[in-house]
Amino acid sequence: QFPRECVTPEGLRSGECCPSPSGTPGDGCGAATGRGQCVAVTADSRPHGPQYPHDGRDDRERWPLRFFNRTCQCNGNFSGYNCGRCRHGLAGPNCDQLVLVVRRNVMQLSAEEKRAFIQALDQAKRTAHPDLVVVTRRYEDVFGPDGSTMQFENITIYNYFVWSHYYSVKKTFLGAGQPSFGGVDFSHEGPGFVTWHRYHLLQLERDMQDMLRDPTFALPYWNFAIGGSTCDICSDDLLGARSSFDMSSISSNSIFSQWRVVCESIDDYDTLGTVCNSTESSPIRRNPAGNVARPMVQKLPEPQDVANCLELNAFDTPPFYSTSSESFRNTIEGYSAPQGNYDPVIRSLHNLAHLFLNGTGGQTHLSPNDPIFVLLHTFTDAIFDEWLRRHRPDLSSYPLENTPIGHNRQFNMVPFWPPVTNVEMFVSAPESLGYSYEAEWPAQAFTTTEIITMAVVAALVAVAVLFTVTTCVVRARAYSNQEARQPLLGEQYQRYSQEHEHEQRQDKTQSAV
Ligand SMILES: O=C(O)c1cc2cc(O)c(O)cc2[nH]1
Repeated sequence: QFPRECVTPEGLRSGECCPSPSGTPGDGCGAATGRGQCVAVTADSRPHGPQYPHDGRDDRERWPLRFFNRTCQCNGNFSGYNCGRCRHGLAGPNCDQLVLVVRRNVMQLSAEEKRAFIQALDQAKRTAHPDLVVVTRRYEDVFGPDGSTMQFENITIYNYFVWSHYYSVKKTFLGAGQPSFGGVDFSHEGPGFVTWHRYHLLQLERDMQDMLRDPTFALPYWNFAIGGSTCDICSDDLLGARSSFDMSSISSNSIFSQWRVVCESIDDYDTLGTVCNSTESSPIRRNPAGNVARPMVQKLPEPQDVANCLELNAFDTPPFYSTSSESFRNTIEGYSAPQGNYDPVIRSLHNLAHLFLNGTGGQTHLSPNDPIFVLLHTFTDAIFDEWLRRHRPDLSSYPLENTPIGHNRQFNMVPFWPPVTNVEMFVSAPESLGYSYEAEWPAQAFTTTEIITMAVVAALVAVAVLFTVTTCVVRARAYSNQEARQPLLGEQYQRYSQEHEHEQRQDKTQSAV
């Protein structure tokens, strides 16, 4: 959300958030060293789709203009809220050294690498975010009851990751006593699903690199497309086994049994018009494959589902929503069948993996509280990156307007700061964002039409071969019959001609006599 130094009453009233990387007054955005300058925020004003009919009622519209209208614009390879750091994929004092971190399959990490990753997550759950604070009220209440008690809170690195997801999916408050509007989602059910979650992960990865002072730290992924009803990463050396005492709890041998969730009280937020804060409440709930009421979500996606969705050519299709058909985005998100056809009863791929977890990880306002979320989304992002590699789409493949609110190509993603648009994440990760995936992708199985075509071709070839062989055999037989008869005929002919010659010679002799 916002840098701590910007959320003072004066800062918010001025609408300007241009801190200095050196802390020197007058050096906003590191202007003195040529790093950047303070400029007006650009916020997309193209029309959004018809799903959201409450324009003007939500702080997240035309993000982040309700809070700030001036921000740092960084030069060249510099980046960050004060231009004090490098763009993703670059490092060094001048941000001119290329860096590439490799995200790997969590199951293929060594025991020591697994331990270090779990330990790093736990440290992120306990370490205050060094720069950012979160808002705990709507803008109209943000100056507090006395007009100067700012309604922002410190939050830990991991809880910020959870909070930002909650803030992007929360309902629109329409007033006390009125039901909040739930048909709004700034990070799901639209083309921004893949770009939003990509940036969400990048931010966590960067925060953890800083926390660990290890620029090579990379988030691993969970290949959830393994079919069956076993959560293979739910073991105590990874994300926590099932408790022996409670089907929906995590084993006490796992550090995650001690984690407590944030953003649980959505009914309170939605009726009081407040916003989730940094308060932790209940333990994580998880019961993989245990949703007896929905047998369809008791099994993980199949490898073939990934192969099928990677074949889809269109990034997204009208209405750019959870009802889109033949859309790669709606298919990887999991509202369409893996082959791309939209079916309201289907849950596949990413959605299916969430629902399979059957607990904290299956509810949008809470799901990142279960750290499986991180690994589930790195895998989803790996599929997105593989799709970009295979299809090499033009930026214009990402819809410019009429997508659900928040999802237009140039819309700043909510609630990130400094402003970052969807299209900035619609790029190849190894080429532009400084990370890559070590992954193997399942081969495409043949479609029914392809199988029928191949069977017909095979049958035609077989007929042709049979015909050729038969013809050859018949000819060979005929030839060998001919060969067999010819010496007889020849002999006969020879004998006949010799006899005939002999007779003729005798005739001649007799007539001479
Ligand atoms: O019901 C769904 O399809 C569903 C649940 C769920 C939870 C979550 O955190 C998501 O990010 C997506 C999602 N979809």
